[in-house]
Amino acid sequence: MNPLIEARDLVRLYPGVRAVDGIGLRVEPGQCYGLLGPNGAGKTTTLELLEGIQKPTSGQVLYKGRPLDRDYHERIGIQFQATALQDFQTVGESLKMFASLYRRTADRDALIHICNLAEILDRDTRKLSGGQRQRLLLAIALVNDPELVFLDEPTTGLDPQARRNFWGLIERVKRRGTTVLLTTHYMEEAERLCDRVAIVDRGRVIAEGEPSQLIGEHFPARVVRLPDSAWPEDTPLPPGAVARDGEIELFAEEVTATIADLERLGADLSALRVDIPNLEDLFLKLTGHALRA
Ligand SMILES: Nc1ncnc2c1ncn2[C@@H]1O[C@H](COP(=O)(O)OP(=O)(O)OP(=O)(O)O)[C@@H](O)[C@H]1O
Repeated sequence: MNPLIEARDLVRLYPGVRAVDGIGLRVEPGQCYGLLGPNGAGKTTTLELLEGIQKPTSGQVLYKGRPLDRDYHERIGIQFQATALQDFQTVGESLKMFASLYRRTADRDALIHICNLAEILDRDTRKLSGGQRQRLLLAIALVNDPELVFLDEPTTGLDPQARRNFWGLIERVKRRGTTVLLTTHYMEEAERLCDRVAIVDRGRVIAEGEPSQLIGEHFPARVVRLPDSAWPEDTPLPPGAVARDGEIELFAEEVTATIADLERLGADLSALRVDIPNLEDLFLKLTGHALRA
């Protein structure tokens, strides 16, 4: 079966920058697929190539096995990182205006329900909170009842509560069978929402698969963490240990043996934690640098 959308060896060059450097990916119908990577990794550029907004320097994008055609924009929805909303319009008027741009439109009441807009329909779009604005932008992306919706960093800038609420909306969209392709630099977001992820760094996919499978493949180990202050002064860190964000981290295949080693080296174990690695740990392992700059 053809994937819904496929990228083949995409390259996009800007003067002096290989923003996208040979990206290939396949997204099956109904999947939520995430491009995960730090700022500047090439996620937005990749998304714009898949959206047909930009042309690749080389490589190809196929939708249902065929090159993008003039009807493509009717079948997809896009939530940009920043969308200008018309001044002096309410949420309801804004939805109506965007709906008028398409031949096919989603059921308005269903859209209002999915995106939790009922209570803010009459509100001026300039008066919206960050979370309300993102909900409206999601509704605008869904206004033509697309088969595939692109969400570019949909929760960046939202507070943790608004971010979690927004995840709930994306899950509703998934349950309706809409295919979702999103970019994020929040590994927690990717782990919660995405059936598959491509981890992108410097314009390339450095790992791809189901989040839990990727973590299992790369980490037969657990992560042991200690606060910096628990480490004895003047004692070098053991091989493989890294200091970051005020903590010392070690990957341990044999947790008990590692803890015994740490005790022997004089570490204070009272605040020791043993964590299951996540996508952020995977990114650090694969690239040597942290996901969040
Ligand atoms: N129009 C442009 N002209 C020149 N360079 C660009 C242009 N757009 C992006 N770049 C560069 O291409 C690289 C990839 O940028 P891109 O925006 O795709 O990354 P990103 O992973 O989406 O990051 P962010 O989360 O910050 O948007 C960066 O080095 C960026 O500076």
